[in-house]
Amino acid sequence: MSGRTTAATPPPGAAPPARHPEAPAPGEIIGSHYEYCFGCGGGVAHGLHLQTRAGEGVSVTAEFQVKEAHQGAPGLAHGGVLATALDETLGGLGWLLRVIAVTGRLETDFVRPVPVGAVLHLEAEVVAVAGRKIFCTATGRIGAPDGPVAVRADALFIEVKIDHFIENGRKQEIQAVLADPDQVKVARAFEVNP
Ligand SMILES: CCCCCCCCCC(=O)SCCNC(=O)CCNC(=O)[C@H](O)C(C)(C)COP(=O)(O)OP(=O)(O)OC[C@H]1O[C@@H](n2cnc3c(N)ncnc32)[C@H](O)[C@@H]1OP(=O)(O)O
Repeated sequence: MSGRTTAATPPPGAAPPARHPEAPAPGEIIGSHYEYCFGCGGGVAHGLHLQTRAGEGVSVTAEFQVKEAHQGAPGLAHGGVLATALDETLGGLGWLLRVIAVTGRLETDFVRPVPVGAVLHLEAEVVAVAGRKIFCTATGRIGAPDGPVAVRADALFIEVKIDHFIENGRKQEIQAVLADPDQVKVARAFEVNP
């Protein structure tokens, strides 16, 4: 946590997070949740292709190599792309809690520039849970898991049901996903294992 008091700071009485008994084991790769996700999908040519791994407790790690397509200033990663890397890593925490959750708030600090070609080592953890609200934090370090901090975030994720996507997503993509038995199986498993 950054120490600031904001909407992404847990209120008094928020509970410590509990790792779900069926969470992926520490070190296990958490596969992409959607082929066309800009953060993790293999079907997006200039996407981030983040591969997230379960950590200890309620935490995950991930790596992101900055490519030419991710530039803002010449030779440097775009801040919005770095925020996406943080957001996607934080999104992986749902697999540890075994809930479906979306970003409500993402407060990002950009600490140092990240050059093209650098590998950003990301880690995220849940700090506390209060009802549907999941308070979490993430850090991205350059070059190594203990490298210099380049970006960090405090975030509030909100638990949702699958209907959130079915009701709000464009119909053609929703229909394609609902026609894929593997995708439906994964999503329903989250709903019947609160
Ligand atoms: C299959 C797995 C998919 C995983 C995808 C991971 C991808 C990476 C993560 C993402 O980028 S997700 C995409 C970006 N996020 C969104 O598109 C979310 C858009 N926002 C919404 O859909 C709704 O605003 C939201 C579902 C977040 C909340 O609406 P709800 O009507 O369900 O909740 P409500 O407004 O009743 O708020 C519930 C609580 O959360 C609080 N809250 C909601 N949004 C907040 C916010 N933005 N900031 C602070 N607090 C917020 C709200 O005050 C309240 O607190 P209390 O219970 O204490 O009263």
